[in-house]
Order: sequence, then C-alpha cells, then structure tokens
Amino acid sequence: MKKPYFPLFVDLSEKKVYVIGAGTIAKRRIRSLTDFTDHLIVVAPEVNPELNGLEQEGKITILRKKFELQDIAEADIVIAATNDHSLNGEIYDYCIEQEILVNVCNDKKKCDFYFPGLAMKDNVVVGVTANGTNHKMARKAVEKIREMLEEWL
Ligand SMILES: C[C@@]1(CC(=O)O)c2cc3[nH]c(cc4nc(cc5[nH]c(cc(n2)[C@H]1CCC(=O)O)[C@@](C)(CC(=O)O)[C@@H]5CCC(=O)O)C(CC(=O)O)=C4CCC(=O)O)c(CCC(=O)O)c3CC(=O)O
Ligand SMILES: NC(=O)C1=CN([C@@H]2O[C@H](COP(=O)(O)OP(=O)(O)OC[C@H]3O[C@@H](n4cnc5c(N)ncnc54)[C@H](O)[C@@H]3O)[C@@H](O)[C@H]2O)C=CC1
Repeated sequence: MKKPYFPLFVDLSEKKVYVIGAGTIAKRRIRSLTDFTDHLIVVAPEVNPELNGLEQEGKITILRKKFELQDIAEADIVIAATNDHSLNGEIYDYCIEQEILVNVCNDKKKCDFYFPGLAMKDNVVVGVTANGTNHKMARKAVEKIREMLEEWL
C-alpha cells in the first residue's frame, strides 16, 4: 500500500509560489495561501473578482494572461488549477523535469504534495489530508478540528 504523505510545515514567506488559474478552486487555495506568504503569483486570463481585493492589498500579484511555461521558470512551488486538464498536465511535466514542487488539482496522481484542509487558531496550525482518498472526509475532519480549537484555545 502507498505510504501516506508527510505533513511538512514549510516557510513559504520567501518561496516563489505560483497558482495557475484563478477560478473557483484556485480562489479557495489562494485565499488559504495568503495567510502564509505575501509573494504569491497568479497567472490566468479570467480572474474571480474576489481576488481583486487581495491584489489591491498587495497580497498577490496577478498576471492576466494565458499561461506560458516561461512564467514559472523561477518558481519553487506550482499549483495547476486551470479548467484545461491537458494544460495542467503540461505544467506537471515541466515541473517534474525542472524539479519544481507541483500540485495538479484535477489529478491526485500528479501531486508532489496535497493541498490540505486548514484549521488555525493563534499559533496552532492544523493541516488535514485523507491522502487523496476522500476530500469530503478531510473537510469534515477540518470542521471538527476548527470547532475544537475554538472551544479549547
Ligand atoms: C488529492 C487532492 C489533490 C489536491 O488537489 O491537492 C484533491 C483532489 C481532488 N479533489 C476533487 C474535487 C473536490 N475537492 C473538494 C475539496 C477539497 N479538496 C481538497 C484537497 C484535495 N483534493 C487533495 C487531497 C484530498 C484528500 O485529502 O483526500 C481540500 C482538502 C483542500 C482544498 O482544496 O482547499 C478541500 C476540502 C477541505 C475544505 O473544503 O476545506 C471539493 C469540494 C469543494 O470544492 O467544495 C471537490 C468538488 C466536489 C466533488 O467532486 O465532490 C477532485 C475531482 C476534480 C474533478 O472533478 O476534476 C480531485 C482530483 C482527484 O481526486 O484526482
Ligand atoms: N482539487 C479540488 O479540490 C478540485 C478540483 N477541481 C478541478 O479544478 C479545475 C478548475 O476548476 P474551477 O476552479 O471550478 O474552474 P473555473 O472555470 O472556475 O476556473 C478556471 C480558471 O482557469 C483559467 N485558465 C483557463 N485556461 C487557462 C490558460 N491557458 N492559462 C491560464 N489560466 C487558464 C481561467 O482563466 C480560470 O481562471 C478543474 O480542472 C476541476 O476538474 C474541481 C473541484 C475541486
């Protein structure tokens, strides 16, 4: 059986993190990531309006264009979250070749890391995964943990 993924807590503040796509899924992940870094770069021609606020606050940089591989030449970590699955696959192949950590949101087999459900209170940060087997269960666990942290801390 495949081993579970290890929960590594990483300093993202100086890492170059790129999110490709700015729709429903990307938006949720971008919002989560802005608690951990102010150096987030988003590449997409169509941008969910909620992200304009984060851009105005200086928390993210948005490149409003179709993605090209050269956009991520300097990246440390890439999240491919466009609705074009073949493009997400090309991003994956490039990142593997360049040894850039990559997460493809439509294919759990193309994830060096999984995006966790997050619960945070003060300095306590909890990241939850069901190892790609059950995102609904991950969500339920996160909701319970959030309640528990609210009561406890
Ligand atoms: C493997 C993983 C890889 C990764 O992406 O990192 C992955 C993969 C996939 N998710 C899919 C679908 C959905 N995932 C969600 C929700 C969440 N998904 C999250 C994580 C992960 N999702 C990674 C680890 C999963 C694990 O722990 O087992 C959470 C924890 C974090 C977050 O995303 O913020 C968050 C819950 C917590 C929260 O909400 O707080 C919803 C619900 C919604 O969006 O409201 C739907 C749509 C509704 C539905 O389909 O039921 C599809 C099919 C895509 C398609 O149809 O193309 C794939 C592809 C595949 O499984 O191969
Ligand atoms: N892992 C997860 O939790 C989930 C993953 N998905 C998958 O996530 C993907 C995205 O879904 P949504 O966010 O709902 O889509 P959406 O339609 O809301 O957004 C798509 C985004 O991709 C961008 N895009 C399209 N072509 C592009 C290009 N050439 N260059 C740069 N950006 C481009 C668009 O501009 C838009 O911002 C789908 O592939 C879906 O299968 C869906 C649900 C949950």
